[in-house]
Amino acid sequence: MNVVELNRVTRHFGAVRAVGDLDLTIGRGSVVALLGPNGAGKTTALSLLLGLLEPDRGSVTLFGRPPSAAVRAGLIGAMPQDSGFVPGATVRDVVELARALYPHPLPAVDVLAAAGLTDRAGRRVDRLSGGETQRARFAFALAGGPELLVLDEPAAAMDVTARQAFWDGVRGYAEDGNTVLFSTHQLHEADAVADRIVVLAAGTVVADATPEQIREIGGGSLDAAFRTLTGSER
Ligand SMILES: Nc1ncnc2c1ncn2[C@@H]1O[C@H](COP(=O)(O)OP(=O)(O)OP(=O)(O)O)[C@@H](O)[C@H]1O
Repeated sequence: MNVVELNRVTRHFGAVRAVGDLDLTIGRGSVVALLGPNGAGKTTALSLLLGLLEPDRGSVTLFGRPPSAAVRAGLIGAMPQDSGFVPGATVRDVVELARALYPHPLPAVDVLAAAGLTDRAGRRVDRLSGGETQRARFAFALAGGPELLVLDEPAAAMDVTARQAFWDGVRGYAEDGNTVLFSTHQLHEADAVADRIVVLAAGTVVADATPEQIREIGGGSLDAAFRTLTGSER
């Protein structure tokens, strides 16, 4: 059974077709990067996948069931863009809240360590730096011990050291048999972390291959491949 199956999924916002006839299949244990220029449909695709948006047409299944059922079963951990926390809660409170929502949570001490927040556990989430906030959101996604992690531009505000630790944690999580899908604008991160890169442009998949295969399209350069595939100048 595939972890993710999107079958010809289309979603409009008024006259704008954000995602059109999107096909995406992801098997267990993969780390998949979703790339695409601004407005390509990455966030919409992830929202459709999580059941936060309904498709106009097409089907979405996670672990062979509708997204809402997979979420209820505690199989999914997500880090959507710009999700907030209750002001005044501490990092530990946030981790405990997530743990309480899932049937098989990870130990809080492991979650805090994986997110690099052990020494910030008692800090209020509304007093964290930008990069620390991202890490707290990752901790929230991870705490339930989900089998699929969906991360929308997860490392955006992290510094170099935090990024390295974060991506090491993500790879380690996948090596335990879990599945990770993340969006990013950092091509080198997709190249270094993902087994597979899916490139979106104007709401459709224009490439779905290994980082090596994508680089070949650009004569060895992922940046050139991205420009060729998406028709964008970056
Ligand atoms: N709620 C909405 N209402 C109207 N249009 C929307 C809405 N959400 C997204 N769109 C439009 O749908 C298209 C895809 O947007 P989406 O946010 O999925 O792109 P993205 O690839 O995540 O972009 P970015 O890299 O800038 O985050 C864009 O044209 C966007 O303006």
